[in-house]
Amino acid sequence: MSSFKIALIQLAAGAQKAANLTKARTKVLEAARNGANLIVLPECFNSPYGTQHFANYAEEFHTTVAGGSSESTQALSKMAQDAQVYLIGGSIPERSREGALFNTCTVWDPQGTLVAVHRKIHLFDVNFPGKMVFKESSVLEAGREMTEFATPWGKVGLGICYDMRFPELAMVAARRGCIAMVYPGAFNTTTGPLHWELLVRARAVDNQIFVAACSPARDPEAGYQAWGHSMVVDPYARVIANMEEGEGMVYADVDLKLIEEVRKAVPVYEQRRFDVYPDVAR
Ligand SMILES: NC(=O)CC(=O)C(=O)O
Repeated sequence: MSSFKIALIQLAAGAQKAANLTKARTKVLEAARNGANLIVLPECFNSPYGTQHFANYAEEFHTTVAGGSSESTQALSKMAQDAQVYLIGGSIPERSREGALFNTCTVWDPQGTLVAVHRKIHLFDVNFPGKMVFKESSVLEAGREMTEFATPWGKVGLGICYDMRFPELAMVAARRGCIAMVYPGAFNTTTGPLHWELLVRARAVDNQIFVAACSPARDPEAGYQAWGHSMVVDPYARVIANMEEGEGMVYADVDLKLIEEVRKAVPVYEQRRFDVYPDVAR
């Protein structure tokens, strides 16, 4: 199968978890009716985003239980099954059995089975004096593993938001054969205009793969002002679908022939000089 349709759902999450889950379900079913095969929700789609919120919204779930074992994972499993799609469930605050908190993405197949779990590896600790300070590591633990999952179209790699800033993750995933990287991500009105599109396109051009980044919508009342601008970029680093900051959805046809085409035209995969920079060799 050489193409599929991806949908990014840009939602604003409010304080009510149940309402956030209902809204996500409505949009996932709508995207599926419109022909999407792989649907992506944003980072922290079931809760507001912020260090003060993670513990209140965190859920413990078992990664081996088909159908999900917590409120949000059960809802995600059912969404995927009812919509008959692959569903990348943005991220949710997770509490491990030992009590540690993680920012975690779950992925569901069309049978509603959990096929991947990615815990955000690089925590968002930044300091823009006078503008914004954020320290996810004050409450969250960092994930320790790269994550990819199989689809009928090829392997897809996962990262969450700040993970996008680390080219190594996408580079290794692409070298392992991933056709796309997907990042649920909540940049903000300080870092978004500076780096969001630049990073999405950079990960695509470096690796000659598709890259999709799915943001929460901006809620003017929220403590954290999400950047929005969810987008899909092709292996030439062309933006093939994008939106502004409000709630909505974008679709893109992912034509896998483009990967082969760009790799023939610009064969960097065969031209790398690991003899010159052995530090980054396989
Ligand atoms: N919220 C994040 O994890 C990352 C972010 O906003 C940024 O890198 O900028």
